[in-house]
Amino acid sequence: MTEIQYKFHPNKKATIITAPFSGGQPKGGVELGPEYILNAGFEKQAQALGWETAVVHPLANTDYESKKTDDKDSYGIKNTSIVSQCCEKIHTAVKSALDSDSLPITVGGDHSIGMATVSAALEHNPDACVLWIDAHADINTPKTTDSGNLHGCPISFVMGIDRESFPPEFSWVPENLKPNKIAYIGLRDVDEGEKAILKKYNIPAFSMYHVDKYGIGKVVDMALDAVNPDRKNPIHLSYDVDAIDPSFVPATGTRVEGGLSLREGLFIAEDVAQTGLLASIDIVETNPLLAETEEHVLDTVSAACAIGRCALGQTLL
Ligand SMILES: NC(=[NH2+])NCCC[C@H](N)C(=O)O
Ligand SMILES: [Mn+2]
Ligand SMILES: [Mn+2]
Repeated sequence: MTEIQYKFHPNKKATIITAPFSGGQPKGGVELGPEYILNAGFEKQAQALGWETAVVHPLANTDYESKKTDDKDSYGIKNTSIVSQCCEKIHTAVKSALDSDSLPITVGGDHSIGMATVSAALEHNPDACVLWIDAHADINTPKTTDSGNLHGCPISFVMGIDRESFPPEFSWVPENLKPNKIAYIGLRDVDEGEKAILKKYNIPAFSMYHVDKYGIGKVVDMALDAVNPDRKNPIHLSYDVDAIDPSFVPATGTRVEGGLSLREGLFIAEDVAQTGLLASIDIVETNPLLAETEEHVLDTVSAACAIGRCALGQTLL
């Protein structure tokens, strides 16, 4: 295979942005994701694929983890203040990477940071589209969420859905994502309120049913046809590792049976890379503390690294 030309990153510079944060959901351990992924050698792996890398830690010297609570506020959500502060820092880091022509690879941490990365990608280039790879739609609003966990809400903030239900802490979030600019792949655990939102806004969503019916190759084509029909706009790939079946990726906080095979999961990243349009990526929800065995940790961290490598151009031949 010939080497991929990255249209939006021709100089092949990448910035690994660590987001060691767990405040978007109640379980401890997901804040260790970036450390495990870096210790597994991810930066060197990126370099071996020809990328010039930097690593930045926008949450250094913060103490959000110790401020985490399990109580809902008057808006029905948890940890509003720390999620907002964390996301604002990640947002700034993603923008400054993009401004210096470097591809941001935000490594979580939980998926609440999607509000930061997606909105930054769209601020940088309003034509950008989003592929959200996940078992979950993460489009609850403070009004619809049952759990009150903000990792289930990032998309609604960036789309400005149920605006009146947002606490003022999130008023910094640019509402710059249009419903026809995001497509989902891998869905299989979508809340009733979220289903209503997906329907109302006609958001392209490919569940595991579609993956089984059409095959993953066709599903990625259909998702891109929906959000990037001329294949000319930048792609933000937001990858929640729980999209992949828990038999391959066990160490994550909201496991749902019946997911993507590891190959299907990696194919998505490979195929996005093949478009040459990848502009930014998130790899989130690796929680090493939820593993039952050492092997579970290894499987999950290896899969997270592999997603990153595939997106950065690793090919099988
Ligand atoms: N990023 C994730 N793993 N999100 C899981 C969200 C689960 C559920 N829909 C909720 O709102 O709480
Ligand atoms: Mn998920
Ligand atoms: Mn998610």
